[in-house]
Amino acid sequence: MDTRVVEHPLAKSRLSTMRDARTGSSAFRAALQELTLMLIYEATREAEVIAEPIHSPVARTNGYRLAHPPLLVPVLRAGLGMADQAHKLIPEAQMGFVGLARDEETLQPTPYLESLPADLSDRPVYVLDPMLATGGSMVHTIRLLVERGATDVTAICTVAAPEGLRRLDESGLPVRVVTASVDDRLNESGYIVPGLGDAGDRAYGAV
Ligand SMILES: O=P(O)(O)OC[C@H]1O[C@H](OP(=O)(O)OP(=O)(O)O)[C@H](O)[C@@H]1O
Ligand SMILES: O=c1cc[nH]c(=O)[nH]1
Ligand SMILES: [Mg+2]
Repeated sequence: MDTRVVEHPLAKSRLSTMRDARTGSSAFRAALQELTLMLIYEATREAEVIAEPIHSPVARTNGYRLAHPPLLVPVLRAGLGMADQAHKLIPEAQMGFVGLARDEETLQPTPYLESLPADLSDRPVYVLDPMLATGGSMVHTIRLLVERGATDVTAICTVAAPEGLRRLDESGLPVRVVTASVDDRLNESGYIVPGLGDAGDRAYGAV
């Protein structure tokens, strides 16, 4: 599985702000947005473009636009913190939504929202979720996409655990990962170590 770790100094700086337990909700959301910008920028680096003639005030030249605007799919709640920034960078993208809550005992994702286009064939999909821990939530989401014909899925995560990456790889699903860090491991409660805690709670408050 293709896994790209964005090692840029500014990405490291924003991720450090998110990891820091002293960072409050507002600053956490701001850092998540800024890091999302960098992750999307890297994720689209090789995206196919269509050239079309345009006129600058000085001369005729080529303009470019994305050949295949993606579907963006934030996984609620935490992925919502990435959605607006990703949409600003790719305004021509469409957005779908998946809502999942991980059971704290079993670590299994419980679905509560699914709002996706029926046909995703020939359309790249970017799944937005800050945390890839056991990988259960991401596998669940990508299965929903593949059922609708998706063959080109990118998981955009701020932090990934080796266990989640292994699970995604072994799933055989058509996915690549763009992340700012592959952390050390999961702890006995299924949290990423060192991680940043519960991303949804840090961005929006505990539920
Ligand atoms: O890889 P996994 O083990 O499935 O864990 C990762 C999931 O856990 C978090 O969501 P959570 O269930 O806490 O929901 P929330 O965003 O509403 O807090 C996170 O945003 C992922 O969706
Ligand atoms: O460390 C973790 C693991 C799952 N979900 C989170 O928000 N954080
Ligand atoms: Mg949470």
